[in-house]
Amino acid sequence: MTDVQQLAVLGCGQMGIGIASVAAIQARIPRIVLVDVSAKQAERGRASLEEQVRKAAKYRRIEPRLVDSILDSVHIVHSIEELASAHTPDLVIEAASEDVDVKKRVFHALAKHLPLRTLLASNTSSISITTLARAAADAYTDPAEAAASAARVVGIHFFNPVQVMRLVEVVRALQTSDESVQRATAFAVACRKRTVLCVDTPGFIVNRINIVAMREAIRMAEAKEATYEDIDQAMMLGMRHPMGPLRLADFVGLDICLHVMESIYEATGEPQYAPPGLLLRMVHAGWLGVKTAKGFYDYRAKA
Ligand SMILES: NC(=O)c1ccc[n+]([C@@H]2O[C@H](COP(=O)([O-])OP(=O)(O)OC[C@H]3O[C@@H](n4cnc5c(N)ncnc54)[C@H](O)[C@@H]3O)[C@@H](O)[C@H]2O)c1
Repeated sequence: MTDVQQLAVLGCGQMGIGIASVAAIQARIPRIVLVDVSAKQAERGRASLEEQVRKAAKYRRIEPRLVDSILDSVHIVHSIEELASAHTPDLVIEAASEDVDVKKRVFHALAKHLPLRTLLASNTSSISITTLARAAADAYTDPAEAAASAARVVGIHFFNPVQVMRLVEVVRALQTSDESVQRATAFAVACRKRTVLCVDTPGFIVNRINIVAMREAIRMAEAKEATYEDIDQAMMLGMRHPMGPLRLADFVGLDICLHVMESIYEATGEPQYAPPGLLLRMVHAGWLGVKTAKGFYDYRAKA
């Protein structure tokens, strides 16, 4: 059972709002605080969360009479200082932009302003949890407090779209305590997710393995060894993947795929993660997949 009565989600993008939705609808966390530096993003996030809650009521995943109380339990703040002065979250899940300097600053500030019992989690796909735990430690001068602050940092990696994907990777940094792993796991289970546990290794489990297949698919396409369609069909029908690797890359965003590949390559030095030239050129051209209506496939007709 989760001990989380108050959850703060920092970053109201697609992932942050997805996480807030499952926390509200599946885990029924009594108080949810949305934190975003952008007032526009926070309001857009609240509207999207409301839509998810109303949809859940419509399809009877929650009782319709609960809609108002769930929506009333959602609060918005625009800074960590405001969060700490008005609320007492048991867990903060950071889902801010994928930028190591932003995240280090966030973890330092969270650690400084929130009591040591507050679990601090990141939803990052590629940034080291160990580095973020270090930022949380650096908020304290006393060595015992610094160690305790680092020990409460953990990775809780949801997948996109959060409402649909069943997996959560719980990621343990070198400094993370057993208790933090248990609390993170219990929260994810309350959100009705299946959890897997790994140490803080580049790409965690899913991206580490999947990015190799994606890279091979792009290399084959670049060498014109098979068409895009045949590469995707082969993996769908031969491996029972719901989507082929090239179309999946379009959906994830080619810039994100490139970023993940580069970060795993940089961390491991292993050539199987080196980004293929075709991927680099497509990103330079601004062909980022579904979000720009052009990637390996053309989405302009549907845009
Ligand atoms: N998009 C995906 O498919 C996916 C999947 C799994 C994990 N992730 C990870 O989830 C995180 C968020 O991804 P996203 O796609 O939702 O990002 P996004 O860029 O859509 O949203 C990020 C949000 O964070 C806000 N933000 C930025 N700096 C902030 C700060 N200092 N304080 C408060 N808010 C801040 C921005 O205003 C924005 O609303 C990233 O770490 C990403 O790696 C993304």
